[in-house]
Formats: sequence, C-alpha cells, structure tokens
Amino acid sequence: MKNNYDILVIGGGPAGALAAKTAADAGNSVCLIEKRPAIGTPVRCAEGIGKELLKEFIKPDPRWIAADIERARIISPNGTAISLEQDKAGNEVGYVLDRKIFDRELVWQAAEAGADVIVKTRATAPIMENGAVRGAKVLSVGTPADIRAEVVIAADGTEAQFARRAGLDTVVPLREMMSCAQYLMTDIDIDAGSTDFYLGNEIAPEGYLWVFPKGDRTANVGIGISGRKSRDGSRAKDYLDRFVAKNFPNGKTIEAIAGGVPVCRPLACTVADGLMVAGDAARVVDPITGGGIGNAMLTGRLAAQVASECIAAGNCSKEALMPYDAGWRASKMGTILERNYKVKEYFVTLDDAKLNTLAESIAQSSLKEFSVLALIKELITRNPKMLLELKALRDTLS
Ligand SMILES: Cc1cc2nc3c(=O)[nH]c(=O)nc-3n(C[C@H](O)[C@H](O)[C@H](O)COP(=O)(O)OP(=O)(O)OC[C@H]3O[C@@H](n4cnc5c(N)ncnc54)[C@H](O)[C@@H]3O)c2cc1C
Repeated sequence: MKNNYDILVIGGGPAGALAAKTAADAGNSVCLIEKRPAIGTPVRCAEGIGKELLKEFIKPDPRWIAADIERARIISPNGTAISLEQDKAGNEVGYVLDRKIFDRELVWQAAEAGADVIVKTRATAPIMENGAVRGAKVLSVGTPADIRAEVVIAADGTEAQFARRAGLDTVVPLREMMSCAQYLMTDIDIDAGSTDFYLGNEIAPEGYLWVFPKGDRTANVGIGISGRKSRDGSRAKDYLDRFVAKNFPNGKTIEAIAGGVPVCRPLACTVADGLMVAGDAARVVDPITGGGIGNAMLTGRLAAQVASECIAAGNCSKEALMPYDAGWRASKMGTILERNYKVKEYFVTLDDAKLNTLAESIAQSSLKEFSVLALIKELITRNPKMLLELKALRDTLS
C-alpha cells in the first residue's frame, strides 16, 4: 500500500467520492479509504433527491434511477393532503435513486480520474504533528498502517469519529439525531409517481414517515423520529410497524435498515490544520427533509477544490483552508440550511390539531413553486388569524 498522498479522503459515500474525483481531476495524488467491504452497501437512505440538485454533479442515468417522481404529497394527521405537482409547480420534482449503483458510479468516476480506492480500510485515528493533521492511522483488512497526506478530507458520515479525534466539536444533541428505520417493501399499493410524507405526533413525533416509490408496487417505507425517548417508549421501528400493518398489511419486506440523521445546525467549524470535514460528518443535512446526498456532494467537491489550491500554494493551515468553511456557509445551501433549521424548530412545536389546520388551509391552493419557501409564504398568507402563531415562521423569511 502506498502511504503518502496529497489528499486522503475518509469515506466512500457521495461526499468522499466527489472530494476524491475533484481532487484527482485537479492533478493531486489521492487515496479514498472505505471501511466497508463494498461501496454503496448497505444502503441507509430513502434515496430521494431533487432533479436540479442532482444535475449539478452528474448526468442522470437510468442505470441508477429507480423512479422518476411527478409530485410530492404532504399528508397531515387527519389525512388532508397537500399535493405539489411537477407541472403546477413549474419545475421538476425529483428522482428516487438506486444508491447501491449510484454510490459505486461516483466512486468509479473518482477512480477513473486517478484516485486510489481502498475498501475494508478504516481510519482509526488522525496522525497529529504539532497540532496539525498529517494523515490517518488505518486498519486495512486487519493490518495497521499509516497513510500520510497534506490534507485529510473527513467524509465519514453520520457516525463520523475522525474530526472529533482531531479535536473538533462534533456532538449532536440527542433530540436532533433522528432515529430512522426503513423497509424496502414490495407488493404494495402506492402511487408510483408520488413521494408521500406523513406528519403527526402519533405517526412520527418530531419527524415524518415517508413512502418513496422505486417502481409500480415497490417503495422505501421509512420513518425518522426525534432521538428523544417517546412518551410510551416506542422506537422508530415500532411506529413504522404500526403504519405498515395499517396501510400495507400484505406487503413484503425485502430489506430492513436502521440509521441516524443529524438535523442539528452544521459544525461550528469544518476545518482545522490539515483537515476538512464534508457531508454528514459536517452535519450539512437539510434539517426539515433529512436529505443530505446533494449537500454531501457539494461540500465534498468544494473541500477538494480549496484543498487543491492550498496544496499548490504550499499552505494547508486552518486559516488557508478556511475559504471552504466560509464558501459553503455563504452558498445557497448554507442559507437554506440555516432557514430550514429555524423552520424545523417551529414545526416540531406544533400539535396535530395545528398541523391539520395548516394543511387544510393550503390543501386546495396551487403553489407556483415547489419549495419550502413557497410553502411557508402560502401558510402565512392563508392563515391571517394565526399570525401571532406564525411569527416564528415569518421571521425565517427575513
Ligand atoms: C434512513 C435514512 C434515509 C435517508 N434518506 C435520504 C433521502 O431520501 N435523500 C437524501 O438526500 N438523503 C437521505 N438520507 C441522508 C443521506 O443518506 C446522507 O446525507 C448521505 O449519504 C451523506 O453522504 P456522506 O458521503 O456524507 O456520508 P455516507 O453516505 O454515510 O458515507 C460515509 C462513508 O464513510 C464510511 N466510513 C465511516 N467511518 C469510516 C472510517 N473510520 N474509515 C473509513 N470509512 C469510514 C462509511 O462506511 C460510509 O460509507 C437518509 C439517511 C437515512 C439514515
């Protein structure tokens, strides 16, 4: 195993793959390590992504698109549905991916650009010299080794340990680590063109339950709820099982997964001397939807761009790497993350009666735009009697 690179990327998810590809395209020597034996499995994701966002990074390919989505429905506790149609909205909704193939394609592109890819290799600790990260100690197929690098990009996902071991504060408050469970179900009656989001404190406290189609009678049926203990001690899986028993009693589960999604604010700082943090490890998941694939790719790519410039200039100090941190915070993604965090904090305070009132107020309206912003504006316009109640939401627009 070669043990000296310009850039070492930890993690073979979307953030790591985009970082490795971008860094290799810029002419750096790059190593991507992944602790699992195979890229892309097991899938811990509902696999939904907006079309426009996806296209910023890769040309859509039918090989890894499981479903083309025409509408999204938000369903309130009493069953009132807000339907956001593709044509009414005037822009495209999204895809449900097949991430087993998608993630491999991204890493394959990194390898093709020249990055070394090594699976079954776990970063166990940073190599620290004079307070700076200079690479990682790894266990590669059980054998310890050192991999040195000018810059390490930590893209090690939700359960990330690397940045914390290098001294960054990566703690996620318990209530903001969504606890998720998901079944890939088949033989179920669904609308194959619609991603459905179910809200309500009996259905998914402080979160939502989703049905994301992957074909005519197949879907990811999953749930994310607050990491806080529920009133009766139910876990995410218990809520999901109740929903499935009621709605898809004859469905067959062909895959079951559990996982966590951080819906907190991003890390206070995503760089240190010789270190950058990207994707879920940086906590850049959308706090409302829990979607993080696009933000992972964005931060992975930007991290590698800035790292390449710093390596060329011979300075990989925290200060030199800082344009990465400042760059994503100032981007559209950074603005949306901050706004959606505040919107999420408002919505988790609502009881089922208020959720029903809000849903009923806009169920019949046709939104001009498919976005959280359009929804908020419509809610405020349609509920003049709740103006005081909606103040927190209105403040997120300023
Ligand atoms: C149930 C669930 C549903 C979701 N649904 C959606 C959705 O519909 N749409 C969406 O956009 N997002 C969704 N997400 C979030 C999405 O999966 C993540 O935001 C996305 O995968 C983040 O990419 P990443 O590259 O940062 O991390 P990951 O994809 O988690 O990749 C990190 C990689 O690092 C590896 N790794 C970890 N530690 C080490 C180590 N020490 N050494 C080497 N390798 C290591 C891991 O094995 C992993 O492969 C969902 C998440 C969950 C849990």
